[in-house]
Amino acid sequence: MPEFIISRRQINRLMINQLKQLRDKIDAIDSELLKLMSARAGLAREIGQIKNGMAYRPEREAQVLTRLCALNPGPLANEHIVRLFTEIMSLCRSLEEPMTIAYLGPQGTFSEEAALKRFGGVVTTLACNSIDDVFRKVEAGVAGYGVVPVENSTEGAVGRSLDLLLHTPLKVCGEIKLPIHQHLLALQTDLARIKKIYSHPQSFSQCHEWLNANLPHLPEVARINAASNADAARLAAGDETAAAVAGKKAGEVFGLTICAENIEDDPNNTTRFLVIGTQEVAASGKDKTSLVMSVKNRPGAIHELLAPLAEHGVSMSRLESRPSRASLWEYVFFVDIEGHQQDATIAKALQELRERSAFLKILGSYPAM
Ligand SMILES: C=C(O[C@@H]1C=C(C(=O)O)C=C[C@H]1O)C(=O)O
Repeated sequence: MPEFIISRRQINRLMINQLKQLRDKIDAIDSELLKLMSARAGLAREIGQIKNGMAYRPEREAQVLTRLCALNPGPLANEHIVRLFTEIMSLCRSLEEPMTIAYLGPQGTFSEEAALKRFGGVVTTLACNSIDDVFRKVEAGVAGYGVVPVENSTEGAVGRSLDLLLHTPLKVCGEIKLPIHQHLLALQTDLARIKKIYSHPQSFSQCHEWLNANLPHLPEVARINAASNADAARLAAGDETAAAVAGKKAGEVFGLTICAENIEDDPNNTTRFLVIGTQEVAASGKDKTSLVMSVKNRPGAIHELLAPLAEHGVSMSRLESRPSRASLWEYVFFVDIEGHQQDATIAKALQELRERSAFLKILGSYPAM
């Protein structure tokens, strides 16, 4: 049998040829993508002229993403398709109208990450120094939309956001669920040298067990509260013996190294954010409605109040009570239901709720994401 001996140089040449053929194919596809993308952008601009105002349509963007995920042939995961097309829509939207998004800053917070996750990178972001300030900026029209945290899977409700929602004329236009990963960040990686840790109180409690187990030489007093995770990272960047518990982005902004990754006690730790704006969002086909209401304080009141939801077969995905602040031991209830306020059944259930409650405010209907 004849023997074929292929030299290393021949193998290299074969590989180079194969690479070139594949790269030529990618180039051809990129040319097509460029043409298609430009055509898409042109159409978006035309749509912008017809719509005249309010470029951002959350219900339409949700439908675009849902449709593409259902069509996705792989190998890209749906999560990647969502990221890719969120950026494409962000670019197309920017041709219609530039957008400013206010978020709870400073730069590097999870709120910023949530804002970019929903709006893509082609927006101007405006870091605010409090949740109040995010509301104020949107109410004053300085920003078109705002992004505020509303609840965390480990820590529960963000009270300030709920209190502000009660009084604002703004609408809830969307929700963003962001998996929260906390890291121990410092200028150096020797844990024994760390004398103090900065973080936001919420983040400290999300990593309580990890900190106790892995930094036993540090008493709890060495945990110093910061205004935000990003602020904690800023403080740790000024001190070799300090560390911060914060997200990756905050560490990058302030030049910190990751000493330990994913130190949150619950690996499914997730924060839910709300998008607030002046827009009444149309139905997408898979929506949620948020409302807040109160009842007179008497036995069985809350049960009676919620009965219309059960009678109309409306699912409630969240019920949160907050002191009303109007009088002692009076509460307001924040309720999320499945469906859009314009759906016939939801409208009927809401009407009955309104009749039974002392106060009811619909915060908004928006795509369930
Ligand atoms: C093109 C539109 O405007 C915006 C951009 C979208 C897109 O790029 O697909 C979708 C919805 C809007 O936020 C539209 O309203 O259809």
